[in-house]
Amino acid sequence: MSPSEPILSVEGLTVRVGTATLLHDVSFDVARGEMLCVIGESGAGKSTLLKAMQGLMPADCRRFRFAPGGIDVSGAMPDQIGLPRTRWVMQDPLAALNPRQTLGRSIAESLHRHAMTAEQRRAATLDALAEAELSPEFHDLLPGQVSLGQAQRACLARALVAKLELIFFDEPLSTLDALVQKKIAYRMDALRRQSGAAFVFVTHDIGFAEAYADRVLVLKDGRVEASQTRSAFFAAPASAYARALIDAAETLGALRTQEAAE
Ligand SMILES: Nc1ncnc2c1ncn2[C@@H]1O[C@H](COP(=O)(O)OP(=O)(O)OP(=O)(O)O)[C@@H](O)[C@H]1O
Repeated sequence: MSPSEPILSVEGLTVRVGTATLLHDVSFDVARGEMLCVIGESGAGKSTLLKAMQGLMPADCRRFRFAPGGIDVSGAMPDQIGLPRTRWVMQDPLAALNPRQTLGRSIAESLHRHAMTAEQRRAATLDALAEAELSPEFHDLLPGQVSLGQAQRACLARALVAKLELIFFDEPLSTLDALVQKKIAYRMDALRRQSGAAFVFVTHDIGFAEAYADRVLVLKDGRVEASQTRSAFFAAPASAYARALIDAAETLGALRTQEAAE
């Protein structure tokens, strides 16, 4: 794969459970280093798409190409082990972290494939905490001893520390309050640019996509409604449904402003 080719290219992904088809012939590419936002209303198939990438759903795919540095698993859909050399940041950080393990230990585990001394591992873990704007004291705290926002920052540090090229996010900001959401979103974007990793980011938040996406993939009833660059999507969405999603977000924003004024 040349550097200009996508890190992940999925063509014709279909997921069936019993007689139900949850994803119909879904295709998308993720370019190296880009932020792909996957949006759509509840039940559209966003989590199913991520689960298929984790090997947790029975999926058929016409063409599947994934080739992060040094390995090439093109042709093989993820099995139960999931895509190698990727990381995941989930919605609920407390469910994602081992409650009996310090944040430092959870982050260090992400380095298990790296040949490092204990000191090097600790230094890399402290660097990752600092990148996620957590001070060294967080190294020895348990998930139950920190706020939700701090726990999600630790998950972000854990995903980034291994310096991999593709990270999946499943609504990682949705359990956090608005101010913390904003801060973490900004930090995440800065870290993405710095690390060069590509992010596949499932979100309900059109404002997030408008601020940070390079490309937008809209799903509806398990089908692709739009797959566009951010600027094309917001200037001329590919379908009436995609337009309605943007308009609904604007209406909600206006409602919020109106409420604040009252
Ligand atoms: N294991 C399953 N078996 C059968 N149907 C399923 C299964 N998992 C999900 N579904 C159905 O597939 C559809 C898509 O669900 P999915 O969770 O992917 O939506 P989503 O876009 O992530 O929604 P949300 O934003 O609410 O998380 C829904 O109608 C859901 O009920």
